Amino acid sequence: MTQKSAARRQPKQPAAPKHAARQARLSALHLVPESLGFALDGAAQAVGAVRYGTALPAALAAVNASSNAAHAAMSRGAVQDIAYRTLRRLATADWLVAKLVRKAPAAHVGNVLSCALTLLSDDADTAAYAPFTVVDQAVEAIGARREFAFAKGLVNAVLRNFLRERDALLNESRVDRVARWNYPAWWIDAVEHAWPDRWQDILESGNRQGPLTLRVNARRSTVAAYLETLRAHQIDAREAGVHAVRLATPTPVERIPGFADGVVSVQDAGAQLAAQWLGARDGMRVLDACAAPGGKTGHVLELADVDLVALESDASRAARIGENLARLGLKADVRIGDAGDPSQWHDGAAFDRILADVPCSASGIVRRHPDIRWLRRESDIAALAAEQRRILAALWPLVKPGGELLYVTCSIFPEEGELQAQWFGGAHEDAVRLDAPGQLVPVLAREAATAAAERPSATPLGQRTGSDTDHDGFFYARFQKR
Ligand SMILES: C[S@@+](CC[C@H](N)C(=O)[O-])C[C@H]1O[C@@H](n2cnc3c(N)ncnc32)[C@H](O)[C@@H]1O
Repeated sequence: MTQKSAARRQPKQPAAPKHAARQARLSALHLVPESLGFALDGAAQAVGAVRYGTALPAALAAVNASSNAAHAAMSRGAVQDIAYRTLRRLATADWLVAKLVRKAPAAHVGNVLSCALTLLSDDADTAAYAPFTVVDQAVEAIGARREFAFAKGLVNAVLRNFLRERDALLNESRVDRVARWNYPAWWIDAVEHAWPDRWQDILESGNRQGPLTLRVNARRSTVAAYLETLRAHQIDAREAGVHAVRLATPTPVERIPGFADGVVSVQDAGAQLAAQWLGARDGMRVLDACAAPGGKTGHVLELADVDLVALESDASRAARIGENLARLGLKADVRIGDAGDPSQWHDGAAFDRILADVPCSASGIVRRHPDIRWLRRESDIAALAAEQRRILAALWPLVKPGGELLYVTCSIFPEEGELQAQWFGGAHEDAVRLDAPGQLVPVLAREAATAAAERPSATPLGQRTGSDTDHDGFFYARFQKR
C-alpha cells in the first residue's frame, strides 16, 4: 500500500464499515494469554460484535467464554480496557483504516486495526503500551489466526505508516465531523440542536472515562466516616454528594472496603439524586416501577423503612434486584410485570411515592457505556419517548392524592426529558409540578463551576445535594397529585 493509493480512498463512516460486512467464526488462537496480542484479538472480537448490535458487556462475556477460564481470567482486564477505548474512538479509528487501507480488509482484520490504531492514537501520557509493542502484537494477533495470517504484512504496513504521519493524520481526521466527535452524525446533530452552547463539551465529556463513585449506605456509615476508612486503606477519595464518595482512581469492587458487606455500592452521583428527591419516609408505600438492577431501590431502602414494590419487566434482570438487596441486607417485594399495564401486577393499593426510572436512550451514560452510541438508531428516540408516555400514563392513577411521582431518565435528549415533563403536566390536570433537579448534563472540569451555580442547593428534605458536578447525564421531574 502506498501513500498515493491511501490518498485515493475516501474515509468511511463508522456504524457499519465495509470491513465489518460479515462476522466470521474464528479459528483457534495460539497466543500467550497475558500478551497484548491476545488482548487485541479479544477486543477486536468484542468490537466486531458491537458492530452487529450486541451490547458490549454481552460481547465481552462471549469473548471470555470462548477462552478457557484461566486464559480469560488473565486477559479479561486488558480485553475490556482496549474494547472500551476503541469504542470511544471508533469513528476516528475507522476513518484511519479507510484512509490507510486501499481495499476494505476482512472484518476481523479491520477490527484488530481499529483497536491497534486507537492505542497508537493515545497521547504519550495516557498511552497504555509503547508504540512498537502495539505494532508487534497486532501483527502477532493477526498471524495467530490461520485464516488471517496472510494479512500480517498489511497490518504491519498500515500501523507503521500511521506512526510515520500520526499527528497529521489525526489532525486531518478532525475535519470529518463523525471522526472528530466519535458519535453517529444524527447523535451529534441532536446534541448540538438541544445544547447549542455546550454541545462540544457534552460530546467530549462522553468520550472520557467516568469516575468511580460510591454510595455510602446511610444505615451503616456516613460519608465522613467512610472517607476515614478509605484513608486507612490508603485509597484516595473525596466527598461527591450527600451519600457520595468518589475514588481518585477506579478500583475493582473486591478491593473496596465494605463493598461485599453492603457498606457501599457503586452508583453515579447523578443517579444518587433519585432516592433523595423521591423523599420517601418511614411507613410509606413506594413503587420503584422500572427497578432492575436495583441501584435506586437499594438507596430508597437505605434512607427509610418503607413498604417497597420493585417492579421489572425483564425476569432475568429482576433477579439482580434480589442479589443487590441481599448484599445490602434489605428487602423489597420484587414483581415481574409491565409498568404500562398495572393489571398484570398491581394489587389495587395506591402508592405514596412512585419512582419511574423509565427505559430510555441512555444517552447520558455514554462515558460508562461507549457502545450505546453505536447501538442506538435515530428512530429509537421517538419510540422510547412513546413508551415513556405509555408507562407514565399508566402509573399516575396509582399515586395517592397528595402523593408524588418522580420521573427519571439517564438521557440528555429533551424528547426524553423536559418535553416529556411538559407533556405530562399538560395531560394531567391533577398533577402539580414540583421543584426537582431537571436536566443534568455531564460536563468537563472547566465547565464545572458554571454547572455548580446552576444546580439546586437543597433537596426537598433540606439536605445538601453537594457541589459536585462530575456526574452522568440525567433528567428529573417531580409531580404531586392534587
Ligand atoms: C433505567 S433502567 C432502571 C435502573 C434502575 N432503576 C436502577 O437504578 O438500578 C430501566 C429498567 O426498566 C425495565 N423496563 C423496561 N420497560 C419496562 C416496563 N414496561 N415495565 C417495567 N420495567 C421495564 C428495563 O428492563 C430496565 O431494567
